[in-house]
Amino acid sequence: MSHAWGYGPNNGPETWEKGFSVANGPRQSPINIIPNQAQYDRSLKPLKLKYDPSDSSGILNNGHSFQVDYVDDENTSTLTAGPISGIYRLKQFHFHWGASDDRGCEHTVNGVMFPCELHLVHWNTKYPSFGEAASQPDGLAVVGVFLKIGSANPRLQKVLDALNAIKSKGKQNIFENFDPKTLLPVSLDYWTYDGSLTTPPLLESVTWIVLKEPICVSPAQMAQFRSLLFNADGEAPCCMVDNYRPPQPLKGRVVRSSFK
Ligand SMILES: COc1ccc([C@H]2OC(=S)NC2=O)c(OC)c1
Ligand SMILES: [Zn+2]
Repeated sequence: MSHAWGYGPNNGPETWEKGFSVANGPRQSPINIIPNQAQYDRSLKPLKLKYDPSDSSGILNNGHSFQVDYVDDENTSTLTAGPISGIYRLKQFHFHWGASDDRGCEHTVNGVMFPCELHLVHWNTKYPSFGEAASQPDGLAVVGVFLKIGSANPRLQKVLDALNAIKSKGKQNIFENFDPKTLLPVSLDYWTYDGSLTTPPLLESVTWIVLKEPICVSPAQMAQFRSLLFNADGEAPCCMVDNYRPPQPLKGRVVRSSFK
């Protein structure tokens, strides 16, 4: 019986190609971003993010990360402009983080790793659902935000305090009235490139929008991320850490920047 995919020595990113051949595809994510090699594109528009806090519905430990889910039946929480055309709806946001502060993000910048990376996942409303969109080359748009060690970030606290109730895989709770815009940095300058989901099925359907400016997180707050478990209740405890895929080959792709 094949192991389900994960981040351990026997089922981690280096093994995913066994079940998902697209792991070696032409537009895999994440990547190492080299700012000096990014091409400034003056046609790139500023991002337009319009989120309705009342769309937030729940928080779930999915066994790989935790996610905050949004009701996506209408165009009330959307991403438009930037590098995309049309209207993309917010589906969920989640994070990737390390066992220590020297690693944990997925994208890197000049090879530098951050302790954590936030992903806000949106789907193109030209398709009927997230599932349909996820199989299309222009189906998804993910905004990536780096977290760097600094002072405690009060805007993270409501999310982090909710983790106590979803410690193990499969646990979920109501999580209402949360505005993900509060998690964004002041500057919305970004890099953009064509990529993929960073976990199986690694679908090559993501327009990546990685913000240049990180937000802050304190060491104590990082400890709260690391208090989660990969396992379900009753299984051997395994700390949820290092749930990140390392950078993948660029394979000729161009990274564009919205800023000089
Ligand atoms: C809403 O459904 C999602 C969201 C994210 C992923 C992964 O891709 C990226 S990006 N981060 C991940 O953890 C996903 O993979 C199947 C499905
Ligand atoms: Zn992610």
